[in-house]
Amino acid sequence: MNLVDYLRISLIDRCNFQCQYCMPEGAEIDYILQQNLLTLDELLTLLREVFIPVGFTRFRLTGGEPLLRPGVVELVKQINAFPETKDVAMTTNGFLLAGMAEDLYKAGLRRINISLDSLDPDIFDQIIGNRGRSRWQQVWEGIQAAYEVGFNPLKLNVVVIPGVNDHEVLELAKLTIERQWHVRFIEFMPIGNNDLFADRGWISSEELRQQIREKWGLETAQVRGNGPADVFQIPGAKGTLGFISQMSECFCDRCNRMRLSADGWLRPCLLNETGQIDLKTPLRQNVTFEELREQVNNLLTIKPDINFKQRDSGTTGNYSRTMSQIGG
Ligand SMILES: Nc1nc2c(ncn2[C@@H]2O[C@H](COP(=O)(O)OP(=O)(O)OP(=O)(O)O)[C@@H](O)[C@H]2O)c(=O)[nH]1
Ligand SMILES: C[S@@+](CC[C@H](N)C(=O)[O-])C[C@H]1O[C@@H](n2cnc3c(N)ncnc32)[C@H](O)[C@@H]1O
Ligand code: SF4
Ligand code: SF4
Repeated sequence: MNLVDYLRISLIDRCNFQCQYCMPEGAEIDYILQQNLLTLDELLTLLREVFIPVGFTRFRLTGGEPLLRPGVVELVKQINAFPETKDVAMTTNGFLLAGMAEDLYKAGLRRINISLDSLDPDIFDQIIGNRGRSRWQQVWEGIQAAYEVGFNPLKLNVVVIPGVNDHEVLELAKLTIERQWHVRFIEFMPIGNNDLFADRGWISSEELRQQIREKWGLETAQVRGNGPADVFQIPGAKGTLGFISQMSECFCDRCNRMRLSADGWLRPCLLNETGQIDLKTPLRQNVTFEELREQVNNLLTIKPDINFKQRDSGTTGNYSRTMSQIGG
């Protein structure tokens, strides 16, 4: 059985973007009420008393947009201070990053993944649902700031949507030649916007690799990560290219993670909703930590069954929670 030691923690279900593929404008989303959000103290208690004792040592902060959560810098510091912590990372849209990168780095964050779906500000704004002042430049500045502060590896996440940004794959891949950045192409998943998915579908990673191979060649590479990306490199490039292929491949046999939502639900698998448990309610009812650990341990035991048995039903697109609520 695979070691499950990586917890993706959604800090907030709200976001300052409304990406077409995640939480499109007009989507009816039931936001978590303030009183139902895990407080940062509750989250730290769960980590210290429950998750770390059952074996979790790697943590990724995500959302919604994690940089919108008040106290996020202090939280990074506290998670980093647990002696058992091996890795604290974050996935962000980068919009607020320029002003926070240095504090996050000083707090102990070392790995950061930033979403950047386009190098064209107009296409970018179209994807993130922006109707006002363009947001691209500020995200770009956030990426530069993170790089200058020293985040390494620094990864850029691109969800490839046919007919929207797939023509930019070579331009995005080219970023890795001169810079030590890691660009990852993610196959579009039917969580968040079924209509767009039905209309556009997804492009397989192999098809993208073929384009890149024809232009520059491509070889396998290594970069530090805990995730499902297959990593390649343009020969001689400073950075790498990752491919996250959840639609065309099944990497569930190497699954090492669970997800904790901002309202305290623990979810064993991204692609289906089986087996989720509520940890916030029993925590607030003072159920013993021992009992909570037992519940999480039970879920760890049945996780492999949930992963494999339920995977197909998970790609049909029936979800009660969007990606912004799950944390990706
Ligand atoms: N199906 C599936 N997709 C995943 C899983 N983990 C990550 N992804 C996809 O990969 C995207 C990017 O993930 P990131 O938040 O950057 O994290 P990661 O790839 O695990 O990070 P690293 O540790 O840096 O490799 C997510 O939004 C999902 O689309 C997973 O366990 N299952
Ligand atoms: C839900 S977001 C949360 C963190 C942050 N707001 C961000 O965008 O990086 C995490 C990741 O999920 C990815 N994502 C969201 N919806 C997706 C979908 N339908 N298919 C594939 N990836 C998706 C995003 O591109 C992002 O890299
Ligand atoms: S992908 Fe990230 S930035 Fe885009 S809407 Fe979802 S949570 Fe927000
Ligand atoms: S689909 Fe589920 S089991 Fe498969 S890798 Fe993702 S989270 Fe793990």
